[in-house]
Amino acid sequence: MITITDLSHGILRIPALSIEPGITTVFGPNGAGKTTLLSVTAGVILPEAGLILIDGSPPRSCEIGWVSEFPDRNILFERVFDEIAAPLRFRRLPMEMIEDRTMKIAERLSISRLLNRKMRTLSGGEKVLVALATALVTSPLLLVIDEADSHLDEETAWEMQDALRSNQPPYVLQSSQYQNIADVSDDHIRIHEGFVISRGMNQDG
Ligand SMILES: Nc1ncnc2c1ncn2[C@@H]1O[C@H](COP(=O)(O)OP(=O)(O)OP(=O)(O)O)[C@@H](O)[C@H]1O
Repeated sequence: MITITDLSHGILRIPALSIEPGITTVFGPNGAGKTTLLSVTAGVILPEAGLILIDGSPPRSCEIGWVSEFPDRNILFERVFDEIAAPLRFRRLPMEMIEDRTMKIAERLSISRLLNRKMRTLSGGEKVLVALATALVTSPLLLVIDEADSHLDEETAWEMQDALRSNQPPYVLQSSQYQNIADVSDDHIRIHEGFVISRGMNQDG
């Protein structure tokens, strides 16, 4: 379980929040604090006050994948294969392991055909799937997706959800502009002006 206790950071004020494994969608108007909540939960920023634990460990001790709102801006390499393999290369894993894991995640996301393409030639939706593969290749405990679907048409956004469902890490925390995507998540958290105003957990959750 992810537990958030006495969190205060910028606009965010969350006395207590727990998130079960599964896909959780964070909802709220512009400026509500969605990205801030995702960032502190992922350990990208340390909260001004409060405690966040993921299965009992602080976020910075956990393997975390991040797909940003603008995957285009975070591209490091020219070739798709190298982009997806990058997190493994940074960890200096053996070459065979890097190849194997990169091919497997591409296969699981049905993007093997893109592996030899140049990143700049991909469509917006394909770039998001590559960003998803790059975030998943290290088998993270938590995958964070910050409005990566906000520049996708709804059909492509659903494709991303399908890819996510079938390659799901233990925890997925995403913000999305599509209400019906939140509705099919395991849980959703609605925030407004930094406060959690409702939860949409399944009745038996
Ligand atoms: N580094 C920062 N310094 C000061 N204010 C910030 C900083 N980051 C975010 N904010 C402010 O905190 C509030 C919440 O921002 P946040 O990006 O978390 O909202 P959001 O719900 O993700 O919004 P959007 O849907 O527009 O992306 C906003 O008013 C924003 O201007």
